[in-house]
Amino acid sequence: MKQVLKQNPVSGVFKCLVRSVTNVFLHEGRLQLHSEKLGKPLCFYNVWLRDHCRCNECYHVRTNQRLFDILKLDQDSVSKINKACVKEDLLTVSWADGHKSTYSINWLLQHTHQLKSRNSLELWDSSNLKIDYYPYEKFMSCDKVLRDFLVAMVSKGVAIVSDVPPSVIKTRETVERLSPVMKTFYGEMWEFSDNLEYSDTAYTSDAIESHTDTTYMLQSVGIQVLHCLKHNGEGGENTLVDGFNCVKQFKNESYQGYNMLSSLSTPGEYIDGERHYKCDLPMLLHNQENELIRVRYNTHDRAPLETVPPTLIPEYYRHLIHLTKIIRNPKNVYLLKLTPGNVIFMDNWRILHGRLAYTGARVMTGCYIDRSDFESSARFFNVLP
Ligand SMILES: C[N+](C)(C)CCCC[C@H](N)C(=O)O
Ligand SMILES: O=C(O)CCC(=O)C(=O)O
Repeated sequence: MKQVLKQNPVSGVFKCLVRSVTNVFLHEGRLQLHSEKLGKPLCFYNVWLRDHCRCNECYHVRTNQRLFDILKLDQDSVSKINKACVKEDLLTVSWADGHKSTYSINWLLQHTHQLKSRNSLELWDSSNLKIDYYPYEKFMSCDKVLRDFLVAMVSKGVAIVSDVPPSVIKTRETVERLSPVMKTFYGEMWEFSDNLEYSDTAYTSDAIESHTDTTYMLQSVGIQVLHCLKHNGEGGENTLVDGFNCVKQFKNESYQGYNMLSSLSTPGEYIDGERHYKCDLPMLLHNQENELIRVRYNTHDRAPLETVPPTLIPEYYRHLIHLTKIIRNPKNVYLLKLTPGNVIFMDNWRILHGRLAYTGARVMTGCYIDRSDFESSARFFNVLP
């Protein structure tokens, strides 16, 4: 990614909140910040505050690493507060062991679980998906356009950079504006057609049902990038499906099915002459707030089902078929013919993609982006917390 200034606007929400924090109250083992805007006190435990001291003694400001030894929190005096006060955007704490810590209130508001909210996702189906297009020249040169692209990727899971010169190298340059290209056993930038270069139907002209890639890897790749360099034939349209929207429908229709596919593993595998990749994880994965964060769905790449107790197998298949019918429902399937110049980026943890069968010569290039790299780029531009 081209070097850019660290994007670090204080989000508007916290600016007004910061000014509203007026009082601090000490209680046994914790401190409360009162804000008339919030209407409720924000509670910070002493041990948390002490552990998050950002003075030069407790935190290496150059490396952003902690120097404070967590075992010190065992000593009562270390996390006992003698005095605390709020002045403008700063909370100052004087600890019983003599240490002094100063916190930006804006920082505290941004890092307390009490105010955490999930990024707003725009769930879509074929009737309301509007894919945003970002012209190559602007995407490559303007940080605001790049940030807008990231906002679209986080909210919709799909975006296109248009007018990209139809070559592997220019596609790579486009990707590297955002994040490094991820290397897998398919290589870095791939160029594929119906030559069965790899043991996968992507390397044929057959239809491929909507799926997420690399369900056979212990962590599915974060983003899939595709660019059609050439196609002189019929068919080859890509399907796009919002997996998160489909799972929402599935959960509404069958909470039991949602729970089963969120708990029992659906193993994926990739096998060829020299490789056997396999991953035993549930199809639907969640974070600690029980929010859906990843869909691992690929009916083609499923490994032999050894992970479901025999008595649950009939029910498991009923639920898998139920979810598949939702995924294949035309109202959930957005059809798009990729043409040279349009580079599509898809969130492989959320968006399913597939392809209709095609005739003629079709050459695609693309790559994967590691999830951590993508999220780091989005965080760098303050698009993710
Ligand atoms: C993208 N590229 C053409 C390199 C490989 C495609 C592999 C698709 C595989 N069935 C999967 O779902 O991971
Ligand atoms: O050929 C395409 O357009 C997509 C192939 C595919 O599904 C994949 O690469 O995962």
